[in-house]
Amino acid sequence: MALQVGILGATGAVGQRFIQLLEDHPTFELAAVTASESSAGKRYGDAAKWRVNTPIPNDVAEMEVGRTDPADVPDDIDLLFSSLPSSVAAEVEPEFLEAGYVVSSNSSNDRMAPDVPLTIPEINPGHLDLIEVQRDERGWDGALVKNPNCSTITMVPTLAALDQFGLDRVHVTTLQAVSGAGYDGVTSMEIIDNAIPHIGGEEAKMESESRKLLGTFDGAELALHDAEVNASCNRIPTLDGHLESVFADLKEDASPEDVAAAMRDYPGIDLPSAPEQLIHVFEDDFRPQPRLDRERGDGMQISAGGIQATDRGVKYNCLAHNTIRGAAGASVLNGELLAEEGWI
Ligand SMILES: NC(=O)C1=CN([C@@H]2O[C@H](COP(=O)(O)OP(=O)(O)OC[C@H]3O[C@@H](n4cnc5c(N)ncnc54)[C@H](OP(=O)(O)O)[C@@H]3O)[C@@H](O)[C@H]2O)C=CC1
Ligand SMILES: N[C@@H](CC(=O)OP(=O)(O)O)C(=O)O
Repeated sequence: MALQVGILGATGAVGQRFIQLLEDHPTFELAAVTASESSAGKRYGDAAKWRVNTPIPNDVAEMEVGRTDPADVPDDIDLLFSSLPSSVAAEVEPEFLEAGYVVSSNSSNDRMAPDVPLTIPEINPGHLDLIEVQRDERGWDGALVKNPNCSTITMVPTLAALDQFGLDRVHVTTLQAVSGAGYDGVTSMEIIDNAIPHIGGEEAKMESESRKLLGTFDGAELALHDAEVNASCNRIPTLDGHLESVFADLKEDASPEDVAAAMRDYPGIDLPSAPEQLIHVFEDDFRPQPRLDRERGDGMQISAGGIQATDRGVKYNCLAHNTIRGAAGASVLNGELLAEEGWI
């Protein structure tokens, strides 16, 4: 039987991606959509300024938008996806958790909280057991799981593959698409014929979230990975797809061929939205490119290329679709993991 799901912040850019990804989902059935007070009570098709590249599903267009309040969401919802602004999510997500809902959230609040699993199903599925710690400490009946920031999720699978050679230090420079800032984030006058060498808060997120994702959980506490991570984040005029140049210092010798094989062979996971192969490695040094490669694996595959030796390890480029693998797709995959592991 299908699991009933809802979306908090369903009218926004990420909320619309959720709707797109949940259309025809094999196990999840969309049963509730919420947004701000100004959208509540309206027909979804009237409240949302639909901007996703597939038509709005007819049944969703006819749904009534609810208030983002546990009292306004049906009790029989099995799982809520959250794509609220993080300041709003920080206030309302705890209310849903206290009310017993399970929430798979894309918002950045609480990602680094010691009792909140920050999960990429292929990388650290075992961290989901932090939910037990979370329930003990917070007294919640529900459960909160987060997916990482879109730039972090682009790089971390490649670092996980490298860790068999002893990941020591990482320097990463990003070239991030405008969709990451949302529709109103960067004006066309700011970004056309330009690049902006700063994205507020992004560097600190990459530096901390990556160490949590690669960390170890002993059943009681999560220890961060001890690698040093330094990030420099830049906005460029691509629409979707974050491209990143990574320099990784390794404790053990590894040739570019060893690194390519480790990335190619990194295991995937058997979940409906997961790509068959997690990391595609290009032989062509001109790839990956945002426009050509962001849709690989329905937007869920990570691409890498240009792997070369350095004095201390390797350098390479990697890419992922920032609003699919980096946002809504990541939350849906976490939801699928919650279902697979029996949390919902
Ligand atoms: N844009 C992107 O590509 C990415 C975004 N993110 C993160 O995802 C989250 C959502 O981003 P995005 O979709 O771009 O944001 P949007 O501004 O496009 O959408 C925000 C959503 O939250 C709702 N909302 C706003 N304020 C309130 C409130 N006070 N109470 C209830 N609902 C409210 C909005 O409803 P209404 O329409 O009624 O205003 C809308 O549905 C953010 O945390 C963002 O940082 C992460 C990765 C990528
Ligand atoms: N900051 C990211 C998108 C984003 O909203 O990230 P987060 O999920 O950490 O809030 C970008 O600009 O591309």
